[in-house]
Amino acid sequence: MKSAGGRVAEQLLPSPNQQSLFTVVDFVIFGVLLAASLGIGLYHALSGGRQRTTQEFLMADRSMKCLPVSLSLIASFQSAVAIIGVPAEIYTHGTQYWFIGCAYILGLLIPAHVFIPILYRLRLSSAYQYLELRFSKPVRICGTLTFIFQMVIYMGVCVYTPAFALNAVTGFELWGTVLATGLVCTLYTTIGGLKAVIWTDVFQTLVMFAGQLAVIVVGVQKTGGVSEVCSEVSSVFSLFGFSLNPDPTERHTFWTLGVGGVFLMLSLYGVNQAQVQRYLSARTEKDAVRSCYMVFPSLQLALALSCVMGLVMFACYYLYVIVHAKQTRRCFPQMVISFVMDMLQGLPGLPGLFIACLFSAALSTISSAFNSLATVTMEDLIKPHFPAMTEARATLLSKALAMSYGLLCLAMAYLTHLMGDSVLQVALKIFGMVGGPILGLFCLGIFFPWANSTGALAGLGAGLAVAFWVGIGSIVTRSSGTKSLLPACGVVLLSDNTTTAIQTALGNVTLSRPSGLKRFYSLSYMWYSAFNCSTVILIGLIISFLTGPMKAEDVTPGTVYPLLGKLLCFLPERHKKKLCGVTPQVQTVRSRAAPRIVNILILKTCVILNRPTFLTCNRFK
Ligand SMILES: CC(C)(CO)[C@@H](O)C(=O)NCCC(=O)O
Ligand code: NA
Repeated sequence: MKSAGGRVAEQLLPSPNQQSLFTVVDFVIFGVLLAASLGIGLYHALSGGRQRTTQEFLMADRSMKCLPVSLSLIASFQSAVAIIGVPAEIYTHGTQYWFIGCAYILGLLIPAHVFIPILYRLRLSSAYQYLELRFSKPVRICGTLTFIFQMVIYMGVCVYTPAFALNAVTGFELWGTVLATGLVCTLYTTIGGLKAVIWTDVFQTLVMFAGQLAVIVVGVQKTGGVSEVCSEVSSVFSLFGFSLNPDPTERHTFWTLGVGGVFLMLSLYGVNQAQVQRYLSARTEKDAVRSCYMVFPSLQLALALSCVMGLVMFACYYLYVIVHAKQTRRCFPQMVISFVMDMLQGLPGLPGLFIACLFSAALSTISSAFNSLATVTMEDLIKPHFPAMTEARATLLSKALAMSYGLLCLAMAYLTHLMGDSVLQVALKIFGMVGGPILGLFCLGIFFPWANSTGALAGLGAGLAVAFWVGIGSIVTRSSGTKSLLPACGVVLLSDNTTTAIQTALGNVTLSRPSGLKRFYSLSYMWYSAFNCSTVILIGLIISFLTGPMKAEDVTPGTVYPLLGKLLCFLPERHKKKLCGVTPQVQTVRSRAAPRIVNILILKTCVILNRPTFLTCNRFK
C-alpha cells in the first residue's frame, strides 16, 4: 500500500533538468538581495560619521537599539549550514535534534545575566580585553588567536556549503558562487562597518525566514495538506521517541542536547566576539540584555522552521529513499536542495527566493565573522603595539583587515571539503572543539577568583589539546555520531513495510558498540563544548592552586561574578567573605554612584597595566 506522500515522491523523482527551474523573476529576486546588501553597505559608508573612526567602524558608535541587535544576534550563527543541515538531520535521524530548543533557555539567560553585565560594564571593544584585565596579556593573546582560528575555519564551511549544495543540484558554478558570496560580503563589510553588518543582518534574517516558510507552505500543499504530513510523520514517529540514555557517546539524547547544548549556546552567545561585539554596540546595558531576551523567540522560530522543513521532506520522501546514489558521501545536504527544487519548480520566483534565503544566511554569518575578526586583530594584536596610531590610520587598517579576512575566507573554502561528515556536525564540532576551550577560559576567570594567569594558560593549552585529540580521533576513526536512522546514501529502500525496514536499519547500527580509545573518540559531538570547557576549568584550577592562587585583592574589580556568594546568599556576610574571597563588585555597580567608582577602578588598573591611552579615552567620554 502506497501512501500519498510516496506517490508525490514518485512523481517528483527523477527530477527534470534543474537548470530550467530558474526564470527571470528568480534571478531578479536573487539580484535584489545582493543589491540591497550592497546598498545598505553604501548607505552606512556615506551617512553618519562615514566610517572614519574605529568606534563607528567596529562598534557602531555604541548606539544600536535592541531590535536590530537581536535579529543580528540570530543571524551570526544561523548560516546555510543550519538551513540545509537541520532538515537533513531531522530527515535522517528523527526529531530529537529539535530538543536543542530547550537549551536556548539557560543558553540565553546565563549570557544575559552573567556575561553581558560583566563585559558591558567594563566597556570593552573586544571580549578578549577581559582576559587581560582578569589574567594577563599572554592569556588575552592566546584567547584572541584561538578565536581567530575558530572563525577562520568556520567561515570556510559557511561559504562552501551553499555553493557546494547548489552546484550539485542546479549546476550553479561552484567557485563562481563562492567568489560572488565572498566578494559581495567583503565589499559591504569593508565600506559600511558594523552598522552595515547589523542592518544587512536584519534584512537577511527576514529573507531567510521568508524562504523557509515558502518551502514549507508549498511542500505541505504538494504532500496533500497538513493532516497528510502529520499522518505520514506520525506513522513512524514512535521510532523517534525521546532518549534519556545517559551514555555520552549516544549522539542526541536529553542529556547531550539539553545539557551539552547549553554549553554550546554559552560558547556562542556568551563569549564569542561576534556576539559580544553586538552586545557592546547596544546603547545601554538594558538594550543589550533585552536583545538577548528577544533572541529566544526568534531562534525558536528559526529552529522550528528548519525542523518542520525536515518533517515535510520526510512525509514526502520517506518511502523512497533514493538519494542520488554513490556520487558522494555528503548526499543529504544535496538532497535538501533537490527536495526544495522539486517542490518549488513551476512556481516562478520561489526558487529564487530560496536561493536568496540560503545566501542571506551565509552572507550574514560571514559578514559577522569578517567584522569580528577585524576587531580582535585590531584591538588585541595591533593597537597595543602602536599606542600612538592615529584614528584615521587605525580605521584604514581595520578596513584592510576586514578585506583580508574576506580573501582568506575564500582560501578556507578550499579546505572545507577535507572534513567529511555532515556539514551541521562539522560546524557544531568546530564550535565545540575551539569554542569550548575559550568558554572554559572565560568561566575560569568569571566564576573562580582563585584562578591565576599560569593556570589559565595551562588550562587553555590542555583544553585545546584534548579537544583536538578527541575531535581528530573521531574524524579519523569516523566514530562520532555516524549512526543514522535511515540507511546510508546510495541504498534504495523500496519496501512497502517501511517501519520494519527502518527498524532493521536501526537495529544494525546500534548493535556494534565501540570499545577502548575508540569509545573515547565516539563522544557525542554535542558534549564537545561542555567537555572541553570543563577540561580548561579543571586543569586551570589545579595549576592555579599549585602555583599559588590569586588573592582576592589582586583580582581586577568587576571581572568576577560572585557565584558562590550568590548561591550561599542565606549565609551571614562574614562567612561568605571567608568562603568566597570575592570583592562584591557586581553589587557595587548597581549603586547609583557606581559608574564613577568603576571608572576610577578601571582607570587605576589601566595605569597599573600600562595600557595605551586610546582605551582610557574611549571608556570615559
Ligand atoms: C547555533 C545553533 C545551534 C543555534 O540554534 C544553530 O543555529 C545551528 O545549528 N547552527 C549551525 C551552524 C550554522 O548554521 O552555521
Ligand atoms: Na547567518
